Amino acid sequence: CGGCYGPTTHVEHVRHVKRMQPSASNASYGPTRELEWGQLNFLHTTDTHGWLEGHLKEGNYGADWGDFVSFSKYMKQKAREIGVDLLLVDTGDLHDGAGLSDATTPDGAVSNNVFEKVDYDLLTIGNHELYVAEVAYQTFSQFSKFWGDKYLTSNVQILNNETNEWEFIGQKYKYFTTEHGLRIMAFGVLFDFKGNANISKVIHADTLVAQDWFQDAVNYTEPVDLFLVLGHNPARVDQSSGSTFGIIHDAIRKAHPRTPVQFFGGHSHIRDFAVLDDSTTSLESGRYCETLGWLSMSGFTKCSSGWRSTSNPKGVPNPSRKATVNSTSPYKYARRYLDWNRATFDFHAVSGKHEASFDTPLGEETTSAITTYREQLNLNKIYGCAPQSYCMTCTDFNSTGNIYPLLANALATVVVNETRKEIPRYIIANTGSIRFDLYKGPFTYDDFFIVSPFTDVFMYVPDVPCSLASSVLGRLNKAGANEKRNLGYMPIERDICVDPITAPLGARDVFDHVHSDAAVTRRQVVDLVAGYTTKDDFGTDGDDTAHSEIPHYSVPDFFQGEGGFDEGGCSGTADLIFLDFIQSDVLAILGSGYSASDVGYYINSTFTTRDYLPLFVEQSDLFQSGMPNCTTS
Ligand SMILES: O=c1ccn([C@@H]2O[C@H](COP(=O)(O)O)[C@@H](O)[C@H]2O)c(=O)[nH]1
Ligand SMILES: [Zn+2]
Ligand SMILES: [Zn+2]
Repeated sequence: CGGCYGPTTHVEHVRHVKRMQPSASNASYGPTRELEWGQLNFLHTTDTHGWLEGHLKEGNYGADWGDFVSFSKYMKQKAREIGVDLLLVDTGDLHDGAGLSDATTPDGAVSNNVFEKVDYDLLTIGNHELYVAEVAYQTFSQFSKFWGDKYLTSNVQILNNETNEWEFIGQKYKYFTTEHGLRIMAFGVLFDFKGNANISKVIHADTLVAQDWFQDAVNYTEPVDLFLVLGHNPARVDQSSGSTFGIIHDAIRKAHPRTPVQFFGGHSHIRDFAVLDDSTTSLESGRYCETLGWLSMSGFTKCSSGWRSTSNPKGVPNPSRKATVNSTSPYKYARRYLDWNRATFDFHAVSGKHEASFDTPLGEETTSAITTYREQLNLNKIYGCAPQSYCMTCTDFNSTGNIYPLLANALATVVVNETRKEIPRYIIANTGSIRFDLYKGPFTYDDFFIVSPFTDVFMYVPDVPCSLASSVLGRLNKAGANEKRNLGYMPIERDICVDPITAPLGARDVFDHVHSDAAVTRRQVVDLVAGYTTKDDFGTDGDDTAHSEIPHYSVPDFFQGEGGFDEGGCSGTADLIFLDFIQSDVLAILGSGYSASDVGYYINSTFTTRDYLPLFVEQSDLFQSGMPNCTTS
């Protein structure tokens, strides 16, 4: 019906978008190169954050978890047919980012069941499994038990509330032999996370590598053909990444100078592939079910390893690159970042084989289960109509197309304690509390979680002198977020500076283009759909589908709303409101005259970052004027 929406037509529209993904048969868009298959191959997911429905508003990332269930099954069959090993691995962060994972209590109550339909070989834990005690216990008592010895948490423990003993949430390590004879020692290592609920413990990497059990595993009594390290940990090991992979790598290398080590990382939400030495590489596969990572390697021989199949599979391309130019190691590698859509899965599965589809019964059941859960959770319910799209980084931080000015307005409008509403207030939030762009058109219950999924409470210090209160935001941004400083973690900014006026495809156009249902159709005009344009240690050919570049503008660590001021601005005192998540940052800025005893709940203990956007959307003319016939055009 030409883009009109009601509660029912919206759902139909969403399904339609999902199935209308770029067609592999259209040569001008989508993958064009077969995957290189080696002796040992991996499919890697990370930072899925509940996006198991796929991206309902972006066809390019529109496959759902059922599609992945089917595709991964197909790929395992293919590996068997050509006589090689394929391992499916995940590196954590399953919650906080979409309604399917976050609209239940606790988070993950239904999405974990959906996630478990994929036949993973190894998994590890993310920091988002540890912020909230209830979620950490669910991970320990259910998720970890479901996966058994495949769930590796080499440095994460929990206080067992039945025995009152500290226990590893999963297994410390796993030694196993692949179908074709490779003997692998695997670990799962979370970065040195400090924000975990206090019923859990994260053992820092330098302590971990000194522990007896770890040394025993590295110096194992049985032969090891490859060390496999999964980690919720940036793939790239440099001083600014906060990754602890370097420490693990050094510890393994001390005992084994030449044995291959393969890392799979996550957490920084990027596509990346780093070479650590001649026989060590590290892959990171993006975020939010936008990317499926592929890594393949060859070079194992029957005399020097347990390998007992062909040296390179026939009838398919094989990995052809040494890790370093002057490498003397026998190992060759290939890596690829697959866009998460059915056309991509189709291309790498059934295209050219005259088969109707790669769907399996379990995949289709999984898709149906997602639809049912979404209906039960009312995720499709429309609460408002966004008059335009607002992005996090594709336009300048202060521009009208950016999400932060809108949210600053939302904070100012609805974060109000009725008994203090006449008192001027600054409301400060971390920009990291916002997780995704907001799209023009129907704004659903799901979208509340997609944009602002956390349950960070609004705290405040009353009656702060204006001269001090008004300086806090600027000083916070100058100092940077505590969490990042502790980690040495700097967000990895792409080195792009695009002027939206002069860029060949201007920022505004790119944004519309990326976020429009018509994006795929418009490829005839712009040739490529905007998306990832990855540069990594192997160069620029990692993206399975070529994209045009999306402008990227940096954002400060914090933003604020301001309310209750008269024309004269702040004179006298103001309420300084902030999220509990950033309380330590704010107190550090306020200085020695203030402590935690000055801080209270601004509204109450349950009013959180999940609540202010729904209130704003329901109250604001901006979001209500397009209702009930909200359109995206
Ligand atoms: O309660 C919370 C928890 C997290 N954040 C933000 O999320 C990132 C971490 O997310 P990853 O997916 O692990 O990268 C953290 O740095 C905060 O910016 C939050 O705002 N509130
Ligand atoms: Zn994450
Ligand atoms: Zn993370």
